[in-house]
Amino acid sequence: MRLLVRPQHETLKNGVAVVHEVTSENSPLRYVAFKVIDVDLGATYTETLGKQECCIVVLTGTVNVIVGDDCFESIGTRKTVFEKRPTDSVYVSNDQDFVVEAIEKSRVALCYAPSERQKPTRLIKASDNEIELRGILNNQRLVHNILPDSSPIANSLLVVEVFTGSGNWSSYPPHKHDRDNLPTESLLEETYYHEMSPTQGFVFQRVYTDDLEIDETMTVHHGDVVIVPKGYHPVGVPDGYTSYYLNVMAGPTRIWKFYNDPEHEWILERQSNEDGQE
Ligand SMILES: O=C(O)C[C@@H](O)[C@H](O)C(=O)CO
Repeated sequence: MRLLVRPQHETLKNGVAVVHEVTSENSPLRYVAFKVIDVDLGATYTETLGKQECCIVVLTGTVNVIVGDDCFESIGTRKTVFEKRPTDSVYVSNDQDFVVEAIEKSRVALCYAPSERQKPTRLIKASDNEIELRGILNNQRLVHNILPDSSPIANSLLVVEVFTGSGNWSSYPPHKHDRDNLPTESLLEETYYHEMSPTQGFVFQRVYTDDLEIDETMTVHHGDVVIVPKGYHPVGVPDGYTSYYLNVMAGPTRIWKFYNDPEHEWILERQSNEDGQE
């Protein structure tokens, strides 16, 4: 199964390039689809949604987003994701058209999930992101919740940004969400869009199931996407580098209820002192 996707740079039209396009046609995913586009100053990207909702995340740069009569001007907050401040996003419901117009060179993520029932278009401002520090010891990470399951904005989509510092692990201890078995576990597919600082860095991501039918350990570079159709999916960051990833999740029920690998759950029982060290 092809779980690691390298970035491409396919020109769609003058000033617009597609860096990633993960769909149900080219991946094992049924619920999540994902695109990354680069849009040059003054260029526009237009899309008509079918039975999918979309969260437009301005990874870097500044854009206008037009959805019907709504125009969200000058959104986007950072030159690089490693400024570690939240960014602006726009939620667009199914069967709508949208336009992204760049006011400076911008990289934009388009996160999709199935949706039949129309919801209002919403600007999700950077200041609306819930910021969370998770973990202790070498399991610390910073999370920006763009569309958590507590948000009523979307029908199926969940979107989150995660920063993991040098020598730390995230999505760890390994957890999975691949059984539609609530309240114990929810079924959510997931994509990871990765960036590294500095850009020559790499991280390791393992995707594995209990029966090891899937057991892949990938060397992930700046700009790669990892697809998680099922299984546990921890990320390890080498010393000296910082990792960023954007997660998109969706499934039959919009609840993030994960199940930790019982072999490694003991990690959570450790204590730390005030410095976060053992
Ligand atoms: O807490 C983390 O380290 C991030 C992960 O939870 C990540 O968003 C994910 O795997 C979601 O299932």
